[in-house]
Amino acid sequence: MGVSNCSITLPPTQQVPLPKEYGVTKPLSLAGPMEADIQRTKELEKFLVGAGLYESAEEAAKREGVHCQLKQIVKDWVKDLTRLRGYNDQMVEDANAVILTFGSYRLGVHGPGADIDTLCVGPSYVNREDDFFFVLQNILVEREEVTELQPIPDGHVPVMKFKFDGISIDLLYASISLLVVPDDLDISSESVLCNVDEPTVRSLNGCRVADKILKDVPNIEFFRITLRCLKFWAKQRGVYSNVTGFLGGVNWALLVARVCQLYPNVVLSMLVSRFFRVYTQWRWPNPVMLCQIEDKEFGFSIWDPRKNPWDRTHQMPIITPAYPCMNSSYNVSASTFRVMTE
Ligand SMILES: Nc1ncnc2c1ncn2[C@@H]1O[C@H](COP(=O)(O)OP(=O)(O)OP(=O)(O)O)[C@@H](O)[C@H]1O
Ligand SMILES: [Mg+2]
Repeated sequence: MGVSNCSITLPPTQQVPLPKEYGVTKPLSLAGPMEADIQRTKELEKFLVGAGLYESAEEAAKREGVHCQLKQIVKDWVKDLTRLRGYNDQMVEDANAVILTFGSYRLGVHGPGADIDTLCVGPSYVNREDDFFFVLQNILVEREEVTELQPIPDGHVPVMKFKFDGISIDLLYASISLLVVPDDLDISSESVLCNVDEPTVRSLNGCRVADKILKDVPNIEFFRITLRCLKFWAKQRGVYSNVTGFLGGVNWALLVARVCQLYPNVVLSMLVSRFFRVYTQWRWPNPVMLCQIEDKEFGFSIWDPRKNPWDRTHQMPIITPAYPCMNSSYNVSASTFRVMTE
């Protein structure tokens, strides 16, 4: 046989992509579930449905409708103000505001009757003091769907609370340094923090944190259902509440997200048991964080116990993952901490 002159083509070097890593350390285990874990997960899922943790399709559609109506109201509000301020026709045409959600609704873990935490982002020339807390407030008061409107302009995070068609809304406002707010505004980009004051940063932070949590977990669906389960447990045990010094929605979300990072391949029943294992062994006040705390040039203060004596007093630091990173559980006291660890 003659020597064939065809050359052998070697397959290109196979570059197997490494699985994405989540969190500030390597996972504690990459193991997946056994058959029994899958079975237990199914039972637990059934239990959660039976416990009434999910809203009906009807309520979900109603929320969606309310969200759309709010969107239209704020767009009209900004357009009218733009016209009143004497901007040219093009500016009036382009004038815009966007509505973004955060909190449990954005994370996809809200139960029946939960509030919708909503942020309105408007252009630089529409301010919070007069335009939001006066003009928009009056527009809302006039709407027949709006009841129980309660403005809190001087809060740590200024907010307008009301019910729209019976659904509780917490509406925040952030004016950013843009003349025209695009519909596809990227709230995760740090450029939204240019030239804004502290209340605005705090208002933007809820959305930035929710988006970052969803990016920082290996499996969003597993995260969601585990968080639903832990929130239910915490409510049953009377340790679900931010204002009384226990943990609220965002704190539980961050704790669960960290466990999801540590065990990226396990299912609900295992995540729940790992949750308790991880946090009974946690050496508080070591912080729970989803990513490294980075300082940026915007000058907002971040959680840093080396620099800030006040941060050293925190019992149970659970750090938010978007710049400027803060401790979300600063109001946990020695006594609520003891109750929770017990
Ligand atoms: N202590 C806090 N630190 C940082 N952000 C907070 C804090 N409290 C509330 N927030 C922000 O406001 C959002 C809404 O708070 P809320 O108390 O409604 O919690 P939630 O996650 O929506 O849970 P729930 O289902 O109880 O409404 C949080 O998800 C978080 O983004
Ligand atoms: Mg909420």
